[in-house]
Amino acid sequence: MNRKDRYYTRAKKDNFRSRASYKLLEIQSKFNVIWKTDYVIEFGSSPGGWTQVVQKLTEKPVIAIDISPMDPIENVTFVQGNINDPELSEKIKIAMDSLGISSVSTVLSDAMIKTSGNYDRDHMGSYLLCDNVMNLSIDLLSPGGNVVLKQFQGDSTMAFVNKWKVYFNYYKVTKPNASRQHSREVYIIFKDKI
Ligand SMILES: C[S@@+](CC[C@H](N)C(=O)[O-])C[C@H]1O[C@@H](n2cnc3c(N)ncnc32)[C@H](O)[C@@H]1O
Repeated sequence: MNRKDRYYTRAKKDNFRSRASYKLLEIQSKFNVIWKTDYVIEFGSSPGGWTQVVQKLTEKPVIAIDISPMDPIENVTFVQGNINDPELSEKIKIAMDSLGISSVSTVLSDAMIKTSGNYDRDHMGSYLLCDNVMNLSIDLLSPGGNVVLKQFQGDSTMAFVNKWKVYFNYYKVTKPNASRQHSREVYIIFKDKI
């Protein structure tokens, strides 16, 4: 794997914590998922490349969540927790209460399990993570709200999209140029929650 590709080098130069920042920048320029006054919850945030982008796109505080620790970023409330843990929803509520909000405009998830090399197993692990993100988020999103989430593509990706698209007026499955071409990751965009 060539880690030092052009996005990696660019991220170093632009002071982004990861090359993943460019995927979110690309998604934002095509799909406009975050507006200046939006509250955003971000799952799978560590080390913080997306969080740095979000923090510049919105003037509101951001809630970032990861199973691993993350170095602080200004105006970001970090919650360390596991998406698959039923107790995470309570931690999110506490973070939202501390900001005085009961809903958010955008949910992002770049969360990904540690891949094993077994496509079916990695796809199912990713599917379950995405499903839990949607279960956690659907009640927290305000009408008109947007979701961006990464999934390791596989046989059930379209079933996943079909399951959740009914809550939104728009959906799209996309692969940013900044994604490594050989990678099986895709990003699912749901927009305009009904
Ligand atoms: C590709 S990295 C995210 C990179 C990040 N978007 C960035 O720009 O720096 C995937 C993240 O998902 C997190 N993750 C994996 N499984 C998780 C889980 N069950 N709950 C919360 N976070 C998880 C990992 O710890 C990892 O930090």
